[in-house]
Amino acid sequence: MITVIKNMVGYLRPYKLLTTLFFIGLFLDLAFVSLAPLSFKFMLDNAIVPHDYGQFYFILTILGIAGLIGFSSGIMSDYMLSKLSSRVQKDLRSRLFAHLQHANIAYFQRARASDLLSYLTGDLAAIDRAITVILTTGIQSVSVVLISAFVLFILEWSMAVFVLIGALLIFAGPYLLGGRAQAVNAGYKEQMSLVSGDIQENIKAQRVIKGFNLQQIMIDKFNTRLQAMFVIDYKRNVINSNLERIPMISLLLINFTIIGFGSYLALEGHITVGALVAFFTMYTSMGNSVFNLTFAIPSFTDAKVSMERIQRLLDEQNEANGASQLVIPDGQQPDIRAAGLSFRYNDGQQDVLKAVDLYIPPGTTAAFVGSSGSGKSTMMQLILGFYEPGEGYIRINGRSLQELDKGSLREEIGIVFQDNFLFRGTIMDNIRISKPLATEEEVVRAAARAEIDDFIKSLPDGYDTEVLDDGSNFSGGQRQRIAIARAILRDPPILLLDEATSALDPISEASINETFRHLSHNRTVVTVTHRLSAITEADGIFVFDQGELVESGTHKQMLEAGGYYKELWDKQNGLSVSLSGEEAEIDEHRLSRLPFFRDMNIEVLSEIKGLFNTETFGTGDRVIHEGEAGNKFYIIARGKVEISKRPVGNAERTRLAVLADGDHFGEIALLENVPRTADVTALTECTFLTLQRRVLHYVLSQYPELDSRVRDKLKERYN
Ligand SMILES: Nc1ncnc2c1ncn2[C@@H]1O[C@H](COP(=O)(O)OP(=O)(O)OP(=O)(O)O)[C@@H](O)[C@H]1O
Repeated sequence: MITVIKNMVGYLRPYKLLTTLFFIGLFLDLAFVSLAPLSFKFMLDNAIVPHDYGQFYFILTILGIAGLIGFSSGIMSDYMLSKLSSRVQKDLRSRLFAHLQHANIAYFQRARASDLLSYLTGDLAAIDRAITVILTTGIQSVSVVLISAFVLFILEWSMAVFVLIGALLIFAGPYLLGGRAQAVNAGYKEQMSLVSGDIQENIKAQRVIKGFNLQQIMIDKFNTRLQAMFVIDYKRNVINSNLERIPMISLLLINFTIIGFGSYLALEGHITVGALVAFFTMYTSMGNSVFNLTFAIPSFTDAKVSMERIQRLLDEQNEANGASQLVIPDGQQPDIRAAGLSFRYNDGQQDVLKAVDLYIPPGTTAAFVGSSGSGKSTMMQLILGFYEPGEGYIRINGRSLQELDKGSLREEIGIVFQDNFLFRGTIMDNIRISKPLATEEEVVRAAARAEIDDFIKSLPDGYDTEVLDDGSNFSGGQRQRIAIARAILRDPPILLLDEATSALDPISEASINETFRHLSHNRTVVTVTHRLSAITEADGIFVFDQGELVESGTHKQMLEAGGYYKELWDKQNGLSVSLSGEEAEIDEHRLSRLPFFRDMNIEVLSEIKGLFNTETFGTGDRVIHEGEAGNKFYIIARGKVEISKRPVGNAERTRLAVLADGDHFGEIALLENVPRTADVTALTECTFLTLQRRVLHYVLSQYPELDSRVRDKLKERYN
């Protein structure tokens, strides 16, 4: 209770005048409420018993005037209280939201969105309730109890002692149950945010849920969650009603004692009838107040839990920030250097970047490439200052990121991600968000450079067209171009492109890559991609493998060197996809690099390459189901897939690998009767080249020796 009151005083501190006015109103109101019962004594003893009309009118007038003052003061305090509680709500909400804006990015990965929402809604509402209860029922009841207790002692001390002992009994129950009530309330809030988290996730995942026919699994999972919530909700209701019920029983006991003992004292002539009536009336009003207080106890417990939850969020560390500003003069292009850079996301995790040294000269275009999970995106996030390196440093224009103010760093950067969030609002607002003071002309110019201006102007509402939820009223390519316009509105000296085109269809990809080529003049550009054909012209290519920078140089240099880059290149080279993405081809030389076709006669491979079909899948589509009988082999001509397995008895899938352009899977199906050993799901739009077992074996049957060699090689891989 002390913590709640202490916090509340802190919340009210900025509003001294409002709070003072509130208290003046409140005290005048409750002075009337608590002293009014005394009028019975005066009325009975001074007016009714002696039949004194003068006293009768006098007491009535005083009572009327006091009532009027009390009533108007009550209205004033209500008004002040409404204002105070709304202000406190607004302050807390704004403080929490501002805190979130500066929280470490890792926090958003740990925290559930539903938790954050419940802080800003449910918890603040609980605090609001407690403030209202403390400032009204709380203060009113405590004051009435104190004033009444004082008057009761004056009227008849022996009866007052009974009342006091009873009052202590009233609070004993809530005191003993308090700890448990608090734990149950905290558990309930936790369950509540899990439930809203499930609902949010479910709404977002509807396409996947329907696509994989997961409705029943989702219903069962949700019902299990509801069952856990039901149990804790039931406990919470029981404990809250006990908190209210126990004091009521104590109150009845005191009533009984006072009626008996008081009447005995009056019978014995120790007190007047007026004093007995006044005592009982006063005591009833005090009892009501005590009763009100006990009703307020659950809101205290609730608010205490909410205050602790909110405090945990406010204690969350802000993003680390240096003091010095990065200023890159107009027309200058910065360089980027990393030295001895090591990083891991969590303690206990292996380093995902290991002693990386690299240098990107001013005004050049650099590309980070490597297989999935090799650390390319992590490197990009470190350049953005989203995380602090474990060891080593990154310097931009010679300035270490650790000493820089992150805001000033990001002012100099334009970034385009694979998925760019479009906010609700107009296209104009969405582009302007990166430079709020930009004029309309500047926005239009940026859109023109992102080659989306013509399209926007062709819309009936032009730049005032509303962007629907998540930009769903635009195609992937259009969304991406709006994001590019946003990034270049600042005309940043550094442009970061993180898989910026990999989710797009081949036509959009080609044309956006062209746009990037134009934009890269006079800027330092860093691009992360797994599609090597897009970066052959980069000034420097940095190849990552399992967190290490294993090779760097130009495309030409590294092809000549014949190292890991050449291996990656060979995997993607020899595959082509039509601009529509509907047709793909593979050449016989690329086929000969597949382990089971290795060193096979090139003429036979020319025949086999014609047997491949093209198949396309959308994001989230299941390509292969674990356990089904497979009959096809897949080569990824374009796109990214996840290989996953559902361990027995576990509803959550485990990711085994991510494969992308040039990778292949499912070759075991080229052997007879082998069920699929994992699920394969498309992570982006995918174009595959597929080869049917039947067809392959029909061709190979003409070359018995080759046929058995392929089978042997496949068996070797399977075993
Ligand atoms: N937020 C995170 N928390 C913990 N580990 C992470 C996090 N993000 C990435 N990782 C891990 O760090 C490693 C490098 O990931 P990163 O995303 O940098 O690879 P990448 O080369 O960009 O892969 P992709 O091409 O699939 O995006 C991976 O093993 C990945 O699982």
